[in-house]
Amino acid sequence: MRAQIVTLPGDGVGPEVTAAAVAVLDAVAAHFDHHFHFEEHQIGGCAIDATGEPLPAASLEACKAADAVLLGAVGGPKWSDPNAPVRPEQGLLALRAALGVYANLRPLQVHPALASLSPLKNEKLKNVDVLFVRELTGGAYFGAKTRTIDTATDECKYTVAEVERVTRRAFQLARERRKHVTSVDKANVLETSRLWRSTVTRIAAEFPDVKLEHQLVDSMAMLLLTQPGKYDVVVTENLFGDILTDEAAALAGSLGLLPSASLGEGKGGLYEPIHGSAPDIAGQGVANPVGAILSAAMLLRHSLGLEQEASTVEAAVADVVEHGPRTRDVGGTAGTRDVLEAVLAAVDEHACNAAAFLRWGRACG
Ligand SMILES: NC(=O)C1=CN([C@@H]2O[C@H](COP(=O)(O)OP(=O)(O)OC[C@H]3O[C@@H](n4cnc5c(N)ncnc54)[C@H](O)[C@@H]3O)[C@@H](O)[C@H]2O)C=CC1
Ligand SMILES: CC(C)CC(=O)C(=O)O
Ligand SMILES: [Mg+2]
Repeated sequence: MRAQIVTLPGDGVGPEVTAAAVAVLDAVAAHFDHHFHFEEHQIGGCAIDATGEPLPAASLEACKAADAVLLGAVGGPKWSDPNAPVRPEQGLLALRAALGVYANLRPLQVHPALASLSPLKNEKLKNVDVLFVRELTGGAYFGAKTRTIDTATDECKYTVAEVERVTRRAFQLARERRKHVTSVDKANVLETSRLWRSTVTRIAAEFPDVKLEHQLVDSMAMLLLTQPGKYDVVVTENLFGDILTDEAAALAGSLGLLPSASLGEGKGGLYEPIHGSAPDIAGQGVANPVGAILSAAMLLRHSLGLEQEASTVEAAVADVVEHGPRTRDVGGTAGTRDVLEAVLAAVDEHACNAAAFLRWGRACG
């Protein structure tokens, strides 16, 4: 297969982890006889420095034309002055809106080898397998903003149509899993959450085989840490999903481990680790590349339809998480490059088996 992939390494550790993910995609292409063409563009702080804009037109046009977009992270102290007229994060929000990627899939699994890093005991971590579906293009991040000398506002707005489409996506995904959706809101206080809850309840009737429960976000923050094994698909609005998934990453052992896929109606998608630019470790070659590499696996699955290739990358990452080398955030001493090399070696091993299986399948018609 031929695919055009735009990379947006961005700021901080973004370029370090994106380079690792691209190397893994290159290895997959070589093993499975695909042709991935990569085109790198700017976004975030580096784009502001180069062009004055956090999402230059050339970057956006390339992303719109691509089969998929792989992003690192944006932002950092250099661009974080609260009075700055333009900020790196605006570029990422504008990109998500322009691509129409309203459903942000953030899977959480806890590898047994990292269980000791989790704040929970082994017993509670058993069978943790949660798919967060975070609404990504609405809510407070996109509402009107005002600021005077002593007052600021961020409008939080949701339309029924916005809630309907992300809810349907969550229920469709739940059908392929354990058929259980937990919708998280703050319907005891917020009008947007009351609209959210009534819309989710109505759409749930289209999926009688899937169980729905509602949970308020404050108690959900607690339950996630006390009973994580209880959840299957968790659907929630933009801000709540952002916060809950960073919390969820602590269960896995590090923010550096979790990937994401942001999807709209088309095949194209935006793929990024859930972490930020990690300015405290940027430039040291110690960032954990696993979240970015697993995001590349999600790209193979969701935008290119390459399930076997995606599973190969996931199996390779699981091997390395289990046996090492590991970066500092997950208790090791290795660098980004060491982890990448180990993943590439594991991809070689798994891909040989998978490619042989595919050839055998084709030969057998
Ligand atoms: N999608 C994006 O581009 C996002 C960007 N940001 C931006 O990133 C900047 C820093 O934000 P923070 O709140 O510090 O969040 P962060 O996610 O960048 O870092 C939080 C903590 O996790 C660690 N960490 C993150 N990724 C890691 C990795 N791959 N390997 C090892 N450790 C890792 C960091 O070292 C830090 O201690 C801000 O400018 C923020 O706006 C934050 C979240 C998402
Ligand atoms: C706009 C982003 C910086 C928000 C965020 O933290 C995320 O999407 O994970
Ligand atoms: Mg976040």
